[in-house]
Amino acid sequence: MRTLLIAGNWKMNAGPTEAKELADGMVAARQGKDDSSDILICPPFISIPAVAESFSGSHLKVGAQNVHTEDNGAFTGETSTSMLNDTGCEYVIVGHSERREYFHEDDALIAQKAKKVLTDDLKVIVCVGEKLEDRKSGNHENIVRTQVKAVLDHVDANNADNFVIAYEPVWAIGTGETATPEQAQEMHQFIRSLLADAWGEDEAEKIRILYGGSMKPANAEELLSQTDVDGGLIGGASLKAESFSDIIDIAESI
Ligand SMILES: O=C[C@H](O)COP(=O)(O)O
Repeated sequence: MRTLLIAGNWKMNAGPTEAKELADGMVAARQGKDDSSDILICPPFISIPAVAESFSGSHLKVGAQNVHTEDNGAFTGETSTSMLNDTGCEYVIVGHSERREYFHEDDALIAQKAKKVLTDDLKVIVCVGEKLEDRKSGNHENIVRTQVKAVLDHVDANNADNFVIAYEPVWAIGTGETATPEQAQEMHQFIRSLLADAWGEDEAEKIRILYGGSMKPANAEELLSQTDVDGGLIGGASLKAESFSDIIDIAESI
């Protein structure tokens, strides 16, 4: 049985002051609840310490939205895994479609980032997902296969415990349009088959595959009930303590 992971990606929202207030609200919302799911928030880099301070002593975890592949050096504007380890981060998202699209990150770079995260004892959430035209042309599995295999070619099976995939169809991100539960299950099952091909059935069964793309309290139950949907990577609905907490309640009831 895989532990569900409910992860919030705040993207470029909430500076330290706002982040602290929002994180305090989440701690208050989960206080006294005996959550069995893993709960994670990935704020902007600059707000990670504020969120970590707020979460200390609670069961909520903090992560990052991106990372560089080197430890340190002349890389203006970048942040390394050792810096993230110093702030109490446990997870790092890599390969989000917004990084692929706006920052031109390709599969090779994303694979390098994933490897670096795992090497430095952090957990990685690798994002994959097709664009609308790929879905319409029926090419969605080929796109996702290429994205997943690019990373698996560089990561060993013994990292399975620290390896998470997020399937985020690009056409569902921030659009209000969600994959149907059937579409999500079909793709998650396909991704698990790719993991099994690379690492064997036993390891593939351990790996959490999150769904992301307009997940909210109104649709969380039908998505999270799918056999191969092991949590959510939530953007907009993670920017309010109440809606994020409502999704956690739904996860806990499944
Ligand atoms: O990382 C999160 C995803 O991009 C989903 O964002 P969204 O829930 O606002 O659609």
